[in-house]
Amino acid sequence: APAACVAARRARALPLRSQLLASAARGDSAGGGGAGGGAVTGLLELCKEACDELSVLVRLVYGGLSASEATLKADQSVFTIADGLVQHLLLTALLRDDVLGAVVGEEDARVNVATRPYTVDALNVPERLWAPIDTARARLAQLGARARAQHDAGAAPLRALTAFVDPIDGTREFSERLGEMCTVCIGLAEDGVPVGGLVYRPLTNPPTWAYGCAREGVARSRLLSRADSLSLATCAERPSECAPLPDLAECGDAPPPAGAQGLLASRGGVSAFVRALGHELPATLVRSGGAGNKALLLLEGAGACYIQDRGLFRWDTCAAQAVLEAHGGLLVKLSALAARGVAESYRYAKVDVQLDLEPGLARLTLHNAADVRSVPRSGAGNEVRYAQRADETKPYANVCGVCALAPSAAARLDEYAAAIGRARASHEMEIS
Ligand SMILES: O=P(O)(O)O[C@H]1[C@H](O)[C@@H](O)[C@H](OP(=O)(O)O)[C@@H](OP(=O)(O)O)[C@H]1O
Ligand SMILES: [Mg+2]
Repeated sequence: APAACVAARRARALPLRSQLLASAARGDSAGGGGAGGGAVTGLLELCKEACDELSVLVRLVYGGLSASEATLKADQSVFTIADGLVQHLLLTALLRDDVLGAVVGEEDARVNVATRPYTVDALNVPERLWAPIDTARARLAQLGARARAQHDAGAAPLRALTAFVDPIDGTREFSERLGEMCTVCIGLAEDGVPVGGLVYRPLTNPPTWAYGCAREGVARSRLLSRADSLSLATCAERPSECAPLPDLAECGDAPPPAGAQGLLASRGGVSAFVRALGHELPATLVRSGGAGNKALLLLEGAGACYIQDRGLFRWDTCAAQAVLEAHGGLLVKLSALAARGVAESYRYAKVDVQLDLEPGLARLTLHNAADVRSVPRSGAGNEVRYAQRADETKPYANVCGVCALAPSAAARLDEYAAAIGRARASHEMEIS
């Protein structure tokens, strides 16, 4: 049903959609400013060009994706050859750790695109992709050479940067034919702080993206109109392929007043706390896939706030945070906002052990636990176990939850903190 829904929506919506996109495409940077830039911006420009190139390949993979090109990872999340190929091409050609200080990627697949037949772990890459992979690799190598030239000239202090890469954020959506919700996320951190980022949707037509570096005064984007953004955000929530745009009020018995701003949340489970927050703000609940996509939805006005109390990783949020901050928004730990009303960032560094554990706060899950044997079996009396030590969680799990605000809402951080406080007074946050 979701695939049919999206196909039908595309067929109906294309004329208006392409008009809007064409008008957005006429001016890159439509949603942002900043003519200047420095070392970080220079690298982000190369990353954006790399994504332009990779989007061709991603589109080809997506167009013909078959079950034999995907598998499940140990934590039962989906992995496709697109995840492996995009990360491999980015890390071997452009974001090399002999140019940057360090690189952290979501995937650890073994990718062979040197000798045909090409493979990603045990998955065979279909022959129709071999030549496009070669093309992408050659183009990214040229971009990599430009990055290295910047580095060698000493003009660009790239060694200070750690890149966090999510090659396909929203792999579930990729595999469920909701590819417009997928993003390539490239975040750049320095001294643990996200300083630059690119969030890029390769499967909207044309691709949509935002990048920025606050300290270099750069915030550029090509985004969807608010109407198209809302349509994209909620397409999976439509009850049938013929339904009109859905009623976005999902807050239960008493829908928030007209004009209430959107609260972006997961397509997966939404906790009672998140629903209660919708009532407290008040806000309409807008459920959509992917952390990177939700950062772009905030910039597009589909929502004012994004709450996630479970299951993200640093590669999901590094780019999103930098991009939001460059555009005047923010992304912070939900826990610190809830407990102390303060905006506190996760620390982004290449590490072996979690840097941000708050003992007793995060539930151990198959997703975040360093050792899945520490996770209570589901159904076993609904037992919940909370992480007490940093080494009980995966190093890059965001175990403090996430709250992000659109540029238009950032000045109202206090109001959001107060509403979060009221919501958690009645419903426990389910941070994991
Ligand atoms: O696809 P990867 O790279 O693993 O990234 C995650 C996203 O960043 C999360 O935002 C997803 O949760 P939601 O899409 O439900 O917000 C999460 O979705 P899931 O828990 O439904 O699989 C993942 O898509
Ligand atoms: Mg992700």
